Amino acid sequence: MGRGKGGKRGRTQRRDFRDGRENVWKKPREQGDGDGDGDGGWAPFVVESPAFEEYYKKQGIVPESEWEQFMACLRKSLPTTFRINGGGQYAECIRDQMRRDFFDCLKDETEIDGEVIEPPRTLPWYPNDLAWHLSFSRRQLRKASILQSRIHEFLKEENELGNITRQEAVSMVPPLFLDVKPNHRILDMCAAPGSKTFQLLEVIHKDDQPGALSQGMVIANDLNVQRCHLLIHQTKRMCSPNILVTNHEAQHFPGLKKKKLEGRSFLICVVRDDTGLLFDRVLCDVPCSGDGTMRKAPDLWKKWSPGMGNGLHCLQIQIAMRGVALLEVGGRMVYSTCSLNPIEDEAVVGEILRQSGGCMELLDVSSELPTLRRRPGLKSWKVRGRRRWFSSYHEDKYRAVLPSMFPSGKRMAQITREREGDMDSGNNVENPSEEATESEAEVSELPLERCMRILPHDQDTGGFFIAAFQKVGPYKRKCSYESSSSHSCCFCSGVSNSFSGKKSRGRGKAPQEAEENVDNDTENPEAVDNDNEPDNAQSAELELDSQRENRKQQKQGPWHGVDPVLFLEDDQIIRSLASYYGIQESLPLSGHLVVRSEDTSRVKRIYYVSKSVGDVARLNFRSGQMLKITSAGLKIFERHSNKEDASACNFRIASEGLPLLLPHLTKQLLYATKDDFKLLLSPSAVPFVAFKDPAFTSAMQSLLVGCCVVVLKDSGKSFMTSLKFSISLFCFAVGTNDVTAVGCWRGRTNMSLLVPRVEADQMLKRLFPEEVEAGDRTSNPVNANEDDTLEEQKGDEMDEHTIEEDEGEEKGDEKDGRHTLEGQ
Ligand SMILES: C[S@@+](CC[C@H](N)C(=O)[O-])C[C@H]1O[C@@H](n2cnc3c(N)ncnc32)[C@H](O)[C@@H]1O
Repeated sequence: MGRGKGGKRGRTQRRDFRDGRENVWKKPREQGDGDGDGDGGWAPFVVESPAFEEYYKKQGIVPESEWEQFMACLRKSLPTTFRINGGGQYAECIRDQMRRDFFDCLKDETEIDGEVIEPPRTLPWYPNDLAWHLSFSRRQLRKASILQSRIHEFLKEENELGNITRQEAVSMVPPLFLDVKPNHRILDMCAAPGSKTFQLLEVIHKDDQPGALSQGMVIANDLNVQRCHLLIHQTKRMCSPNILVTNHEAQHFPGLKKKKLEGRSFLICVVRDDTGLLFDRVLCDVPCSGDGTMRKAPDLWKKWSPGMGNGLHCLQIQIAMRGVALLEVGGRMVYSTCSLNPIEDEAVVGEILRQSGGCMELLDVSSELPTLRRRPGLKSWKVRGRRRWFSSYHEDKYRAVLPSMFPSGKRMAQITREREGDMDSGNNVENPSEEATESEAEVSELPLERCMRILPHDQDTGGFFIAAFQKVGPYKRKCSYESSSSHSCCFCSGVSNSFSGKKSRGRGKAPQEAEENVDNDTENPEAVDNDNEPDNAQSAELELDSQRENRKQQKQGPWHGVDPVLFLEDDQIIRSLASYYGIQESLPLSGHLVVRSEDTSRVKRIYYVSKSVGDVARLNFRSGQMLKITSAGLKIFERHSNKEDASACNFRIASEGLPLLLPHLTKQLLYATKDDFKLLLSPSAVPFVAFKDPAFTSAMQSLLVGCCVVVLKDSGKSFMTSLKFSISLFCFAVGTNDVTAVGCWRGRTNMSLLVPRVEADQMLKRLFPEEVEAGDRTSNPVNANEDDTLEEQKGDEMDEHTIEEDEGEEKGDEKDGRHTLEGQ
């Protein structure tokens, strides 16, 4: 966790992070508020789009009587919503304290600048009142000093400390319909930046008992490597050994079917290796045009075109069908988009049902989350080509749009047969008159009303679409309703090339089956290369172009340039860790410690993986290392050469690994009073003689020279009585006992902290607010009022993490230890 690791690479990555991630607390300079106040000297966004209005009026997603209300809501900026992280008593205590300390004083409506502001409220459909809605816009926050000083600061700090996650209300919904249980294996196919992954991990760990590990697991995947690192940073706050982050095209996510056995002892595997890797739950939160997010991304008004959705339709089907293949029979899959467009929503759901040939059932979840307002999915919609509308595939004589976009979703072969039939009967639908007569609108026979569309004006949110499926039988690639059509499952990817305005000769990749490891380069006779009406939206084009580029690299096979995940089998290291820290057998080490370098003498970091993640890593080896693993489990130890005692353990405890390790430690452990703990948090190393409690000093002197852990005495009890005292990144929940502890270095004559200065400062502020407030505020970035300061820090943390994860063992830096021991 060292910072200031500088170097060229660090700077570049820092910039990449800033560019790539959502800045949730700060208004980008080039943007207005979206609330039309135009402050800061920047012109407000134009929140008009005739194309958008024409499109959605025609689609009938909103009753005519509500149109004005819908549009007015879309033009307003989005309220602030957030979730309290974690579950159980810890999160509930934060909630109650937050209510008491911050929101009770705002129980009544407030008036700012003549505008009536609703008091903060919980989101009624989110379990245990753990999600909140604040109606203040940024402008209002700035103008109202009480809100500014209390709520805004509070949210910034809690977000920074990892206690809350700012998340759009509607984005919290899909994991709630996934019905996750703690023992589930879950695949989050398009996971970055990771807010939903975080929710999934919370459920996985919801019933964790002190010292016991959950059996579940989340594989969080994203195509974009930068966003994968953002995902790692987000989920690191959960301190979970049950997560694996991978970097694949979701539509080609490897099935890990055993390929060949390798002669290594740890390859004896009990995972379901006949079927490869299957999941109990799959979340398909696919890339989409995102027009449901216009309230927070008002630049979309200007860019919007129907082509954005049309261009992503195929990719969305492919990703979802890969999800179907990877789902266990009996398992649940949720498909979601933040788009209102039926082409990305109901049309994709319809195609999933058709392609899965009866193995997927669209669930009626109307009784789940009854207080969430939603609208039933559409049964009928129209398709917009570049030049005209189509009510039915009959009208599409140039094959300018895809059959799967229509409610009937008829296959090309069916269409051809029907057209031939029409020709034979003299009813010539191919009559090349310019204006095709408008057919009757198609109505889907599928139960698409079971899908859910959340409209912004229903509960002051963004727009969202969700469909929940259950797998009721094995997936066979051929669609039962039209098994004669060999290409029926895979024509999309070839066609999508025509949407990006590039010529393609109809070769497309089918979504893989779980049984396969190798991509199926399926001949696609019906892929259309049609220059007549290429509906090509720029954004979709870029998306597909970048994915094609990526696909070139995504040849299946062992990943080169990515360090493998290897089990640490060096008994000497394992024994030395266990004996130095007195790690009890309740935390098994063998088979749970992984490294990213084959040369154990050069191992810099050791990660802890749950049994479930370990099983996947073993299966990955058996199948020829198909998975491109960006991060596995939880960093638990870091190399730290002990110059004072060469025979001692060469690994210190990583701060994120401490919550996992602490309940099992019996050695190198100390308990400090509040006064001594405060002393320990000071910027420089503390001589033994400076500590006040003689028992603490003597216990300290009896420790071996090297890494140790200092626990704040009675920190569990104090949690219940004071929020300020207890909410902290370092104050983690172990069942119902919340403990404050830090990693330290016991030198020959002094003790120093093994956490970065900025984190120590945050902790000081949490534990001793009165003293810190009286001290130098400017030296403590948590107190700084400038958003920039916080963003700077956050960026650095991410940057640091990237280097660790990205550079692998060979390039891991020795400076890390020295830097964090700056006081020594
Ligand atoms: C809607 S966002 C996901 C949001 C995320 N589920 C969350 O809650 O934080 C879509 C994500 O899909 C990723 N993506 C785009 N194409 C992909 C593909 N072919 N395979 C996997 N991920 C993809 C993007 O990088 C982006 O991070």
